[in-house]
Amino acid sequence: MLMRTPSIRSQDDPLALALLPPPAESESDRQIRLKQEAEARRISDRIDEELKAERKRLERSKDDVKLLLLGQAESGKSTLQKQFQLMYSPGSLENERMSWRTVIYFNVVRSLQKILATLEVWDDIDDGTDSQSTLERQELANDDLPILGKPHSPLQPVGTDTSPTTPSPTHLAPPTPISTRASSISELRLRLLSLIGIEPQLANRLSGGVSVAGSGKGEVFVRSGWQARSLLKGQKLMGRLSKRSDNSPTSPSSPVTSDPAERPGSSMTVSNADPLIEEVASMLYQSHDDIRALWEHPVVRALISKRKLKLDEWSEFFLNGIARVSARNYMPTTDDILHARIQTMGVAEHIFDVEIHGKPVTWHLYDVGGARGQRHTWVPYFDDANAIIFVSPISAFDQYLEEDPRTNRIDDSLQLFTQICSNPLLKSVHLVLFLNKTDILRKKLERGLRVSKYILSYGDRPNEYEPVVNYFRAHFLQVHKRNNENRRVLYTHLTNVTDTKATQSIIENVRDSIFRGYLQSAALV
Ligand SMILES: Nc1nc2c(ncn2[C@@H]2O[C@H](COP(=O)(O)OP(=O)(O)OP(=O)(O)O)[C@@H](O)[C@H]2O)c(=O)[nH]1
Ligand SMILES: [Mg+2]
Repeated sequence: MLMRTPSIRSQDDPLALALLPPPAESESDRQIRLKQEAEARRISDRIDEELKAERKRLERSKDDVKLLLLGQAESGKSTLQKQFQLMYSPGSLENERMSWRTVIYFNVVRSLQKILATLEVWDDIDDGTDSQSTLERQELANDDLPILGKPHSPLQPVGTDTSPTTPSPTHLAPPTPISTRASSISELRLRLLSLIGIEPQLANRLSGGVSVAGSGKGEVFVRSGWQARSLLKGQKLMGRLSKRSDNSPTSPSSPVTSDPAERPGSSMTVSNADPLIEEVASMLYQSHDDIRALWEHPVVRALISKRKLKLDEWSEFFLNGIARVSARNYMPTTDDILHARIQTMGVAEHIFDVEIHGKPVTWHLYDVGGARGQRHTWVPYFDDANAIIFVSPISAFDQYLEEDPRTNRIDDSLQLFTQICSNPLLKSVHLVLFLNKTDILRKKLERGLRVSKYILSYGDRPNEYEPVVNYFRAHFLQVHKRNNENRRVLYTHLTNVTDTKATQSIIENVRDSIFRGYLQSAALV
């Protein structure tokens, strides 16, 4: 029978029990234990001090500018935040550069997974021993069909809508020359199996094991500070990241490190990085030819052209650049970082010092998760916000919400904008509207995608860039007009936030207009 040791501490308190010295402790063990406890106390006190100092530093002063980036998922808020970071804290983006590999590799692996899953739906290519699938055979037989992009066969856009489609392989466009078919899809699929199989681990690394219910289908979310998880062994770099973190003030002039060991892309940072990411990098390097063969495979091209395979813009971007992305010692370019896609979870705060008439003013930028299940997290930030940039992707007229496939994205964006304009907490906030993804809108219209097919009210207006943009802009302006008791101005910009030069000039413009309001309210002029 177990006897309880009598003690003045509560025997029910597991912590108290754990802290008790072991029974029959020798003098030398006791000395070691006391030393360890003293050291643990010292570290704990130091962390407390650092946390206290950090909290003090992060305390929002009433003179700071608080800017919210709002809008639905995939509208471009985090991409815009990266542009702010590039402009006002380029050093911090340098420090994160290496960690973006995790997101980009994840984007590539997910894209491959989606291609193979779509192919599987279309044809059971693993069925039987024949290395050539039914789809491939049918497609080979269709050599008399017009070539992609040639007259009489308008090149269809890479599909992004979620409306159901019926497989119709007989209508598939023809293959590129037979000489380019190094392998059948079933062979490629088999060889890419282990790379695809690593997706859950990559997802786990990014999300830190947190899964989010009710916000999209199996999406992976990240909280601010996720970068540190991608650099588990990069102690030096990780130290710098966790100290700075996404929530810490960053100086606009923070220098890019001069220590070659810490420079992004140096052998030291690479060798110190997460073994999982290094393994994926090596798998990608070895699979590079297979990925390219799959991406360029005539059946895949045909499915894309017929909008049976619907890939996101970032999938296209990274698969087109697969030679670069899968190269040894790959280090993401700034353009890669701007195109990388990972959903934001909750609200991530970023702090920048922005000069105004020679005086630094602290800006708090709040980048929110835009999926429906994330929107409740915005409200606590409404109270003392000075300005909002509402981002709406006007290219999304043919897309539906991931979290609600019956709702058209433009519709959702207009509804959300109505809620923002009419919210009493936000009635005095400086309002800026970014009609974003104009580059994608242009491409969709050039490829012949008809707006009226998805937005019935568009009717028989010309299916061209200017009239389409004017139509959408008019709807947003109307929402604003109907919900504008305070007669505030709405500043509108047509944007492609992956275009650094154009976006930075718009940011300067927005900054100046926000400052004018800020100066008036702070009675500084
Ligand atoms: N071509 C193009 N791509 C864009 C543009 N804006 C954003 N993207 C891409 O769209 C994807 C989604 O952008 P994010 O900035 O992650 O979207 P978000 O609004 O932060 O989404 P949530 O965090 O889910 O709310 C990324 O791959 C971006 O690179 C744009 O103007 N043009
Ligand atoms: Mg985001």
